[in-house]
Order: sequence, then structure tokens, then C-alpha cells
Amino acid sequence: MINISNLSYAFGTGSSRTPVFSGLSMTVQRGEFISIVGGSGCGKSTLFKIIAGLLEPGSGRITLNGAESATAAKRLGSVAYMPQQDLLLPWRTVLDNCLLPWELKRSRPKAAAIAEIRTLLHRFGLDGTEGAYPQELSGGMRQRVAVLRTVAAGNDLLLLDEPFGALDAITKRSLQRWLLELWAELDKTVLFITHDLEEALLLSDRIYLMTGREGSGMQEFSAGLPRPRHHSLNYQPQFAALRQELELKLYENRRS
Ligand SMILES: Nc1ncnc2c1ncn2[C@@H]1O[C@H](COP(=O)(O)OP(=O)(O)OP(=O)(O)O)[C@@H](O)[C@H]1O
Repeated sequence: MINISNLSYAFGTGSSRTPVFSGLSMTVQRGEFISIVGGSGCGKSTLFKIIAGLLEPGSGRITLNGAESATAAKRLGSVAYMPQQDLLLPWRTVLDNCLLPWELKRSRPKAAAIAEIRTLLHRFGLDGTEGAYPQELSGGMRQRVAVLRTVAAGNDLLLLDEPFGALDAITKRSLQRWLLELWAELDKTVLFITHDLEEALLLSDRIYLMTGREGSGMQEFSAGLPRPRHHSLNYQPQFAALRQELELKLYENRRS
């Protein structure tokens, strides 16, 4: 679904040039759930902005759905991107927030878009919130609305940047369970940024470790746990061993 090879990016030019990463390569197959982990500031969000077509990389190749997407303008609108902050517009109701992707594309009648959003609201456990404003919702509900808006964009590839990072542990657990079920149901490909190693192991097929230095690339880590997954996995020795291995790799990457 997506193939990235030898990508590099730097903010600024000349003497103010700040390299973020280089030599970065990764592949995502259709239907996979892939997490990206790495220290703060290593460039995870920057990578998502490049894939989404909001930033132009310095060098490298990106292939989406088998076709080379040489420029950022070409990629724009071809993946669904949920940034780190939920960015729900406070003056718009839940329904109107979710209609934003439709407003940008207007590729079908509005009534059809509204009908789909209502079906998704039900599926996402958000019945009765259609006319509510974001500030009237709990943190967990806001995140579900933000994911819904991302899904409503209609793309097969979802980029989710730390969607549960700011939530308390209990809400986070219930949303992880919810996302696992949703992913199995919706047949989407997910690229997911997280700082939470247990979350990465619980949700993902594979994990990429990102270090963010020049020429550092990405290190792949295969979670390989059976599906369907449940939180009880967290207490099994196999899970604890994988978590330890992942943490060690991350630590080694940061030091080397
Ligand atoms: N607009 C910008 N101008 C200059 N530097 C920037 C800009 N945006 C980000 N950076 C820098 O680029 C680097 C990568 O930032 P990015 O947000 O991609 O990291 P991240 O891995 O997503 O971090 P976190 O895990 O904390 O969200 C950081 O050092 C950051 O300070």
C-alpha cells in the first residue's frame, strides 16, 4: 500500500538548516496495522506530514497504491491523516465537524455523506452526540469523533498520530479495544504513532523504531502475536518478553 525509500527531511535552509532524518525506508502492506515508535522529536509527525502531502521531502521516493507519488501535491487527499491534537472545530457540532472531509471533496451528494456519518456515529458508540459541540464531550469521545472524521475522509490508509496519548489509562484501554475491533471491521490500513510500547505491541502487526538521526533509517520489529488480541495478553510471559526486547532496541537506538 505504501513504500518509502531513502526519505530525508530538513527544516530550514542554509545556515539555519536542521536535518530531522535521512535514509528512512519502510513498507506497509494493505490491511496491516503498523506502529511507529521513537523518542520525542525524532521526526514521527514530520514523516506523517510528508506522507499526507503537507510537506515535501528533501529526497527519497514514496509509492502509494503502487503508483509513485512524486510530489506532495499528488499525495494530498489520498490518505486520511489525524494529527496529534484532535483539531475539532469548537464552533461546529459533531456532525458538522465530521462533514469537513466531504466539504473539501464534494464528490457525492451531501445527504449520502450525512447518512454515512450517522451510520459511523452509531458504530463508534457516539449515538446522540450529532448536535453536540466538541467541548461538551469527554476526552475519549472527542478522540472517537476525530477518528470518525478521519475514517469519513474515505481513504484506505489512515495515519493516526498518537490518538490516545492524552487520555487516562482506563479510557485509553477501552479505546484500544475499540480501535482493534474497528480495524478488524473496517478493513483499513493503519499507520499509528505512539510512545506507549505496550499499546504498540497490543495493536500492531509490525513496529518501526525510528531514531531520527542522519542516515539512521528505521528498524523493523515484528510483534507476531496471534489475533484477535485482548488486554489479558499484557500479563502473558510472551508479551512481557517482547516488550522488554522492544524497549532494549529502542534504548540501543537512542544511544548509538
Ligand atoms: N515547523 C518546524 N520548524 C522547525 N523545526 C521543526 C518544525 N516542526 C518540527 N520541528 C522539529 O523537527 C523535529 C521533529 O519534529 P516532530 O514533531 O516530527 O517529532 P516527533 O517525533 O513527532 O516528536 P513527538 O514524539 O514529541 O511528537 C523536532 O526537533 C522539532 O523540533
